[in-house]
Amino acid sequence: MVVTQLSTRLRHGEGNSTPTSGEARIRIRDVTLSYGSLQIIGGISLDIAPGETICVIGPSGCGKTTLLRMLAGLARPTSGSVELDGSVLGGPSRSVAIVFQDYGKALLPWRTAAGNVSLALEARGCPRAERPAIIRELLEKIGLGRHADKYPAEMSGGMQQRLQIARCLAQEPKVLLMDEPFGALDAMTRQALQDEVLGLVAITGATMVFVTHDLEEAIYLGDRIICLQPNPGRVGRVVDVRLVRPRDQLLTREDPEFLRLRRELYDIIKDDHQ
Ligand SMILES: Nc1ncnc2c1ncn2[C@@H]1O[C@H](COP(=O)(O)OP(=O)(O)OP(=O)(O)O)[C@@H](O)[C@H]1O
Repeated sequence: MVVTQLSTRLRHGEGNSTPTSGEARIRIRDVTLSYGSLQIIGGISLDIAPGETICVIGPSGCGKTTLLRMLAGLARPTSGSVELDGSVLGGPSRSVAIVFQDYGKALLPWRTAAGNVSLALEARGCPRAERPAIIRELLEKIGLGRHADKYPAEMSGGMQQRLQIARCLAQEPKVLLMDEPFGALDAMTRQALQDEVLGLVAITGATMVFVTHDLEEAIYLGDRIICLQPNPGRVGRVVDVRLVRPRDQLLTREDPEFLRLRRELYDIIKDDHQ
């Protein structure tokens, strides 16, 4: 019942992570971005379908975070445009949520877990009376049901990152942007959160753009992997991932196709470094 309510509220009608060839949720058109005379992004075009999960990999400094900031409306392209559902994104939108690696800075230390999630509900004008049930449901879904009254400082890194994700989902985003969200976490927590995020994306039908340095994480999560090349940042190879969903930490990673993709990405990255 609880999950049904969540999925009903959060779903946007496009079904779960099945890319379609119809209208793009995000359309990136010939985007460049320069800081002064330094060109950081050098002409990126990409369509991302509703419900699709795109993973972005590439060498340090190639512009992954900058690209994500443009998709969030936090950085303005020098030329070209980013469209969300056919409208040019002019700035931050409630339809787009971003999860940062640095969960410590993203959370308000003086608010409890429930208070931090409430922040997103307050921002979208959710009636006060409805908030406790939604907060409870989201915290339960992300495995923090028993920690609603804890402050961020009383929580582990994995719990804080879960909380940041719960807060973003409270925003009911159509697009979830993740900037190396699990980079600072241990392997087991990381795998658990990968599965939780995939589950939530499947329930809500959200479109996800996920930046990672971890090739296996990109394959495990993605429908497509965009390999960015540096100086200036541009799309190199695009790799389709046709592994079945739901994915499974053991079976998916043992799948011969997973191993083939890992080899392919490894070779691409190696070539880009030469
Ligand atoms: N506000 C800014 N002013 C000037 N240069 C910037 C600014 N933000 C980023 N850059 C530069 O843009 C380039 C791309 O940075 P970005 O953080 O997008 O790369 P990245 O691929 O995410 O790197 P990493 O993998 O190390 O996180 C870097 O050379 C960085 O120094």
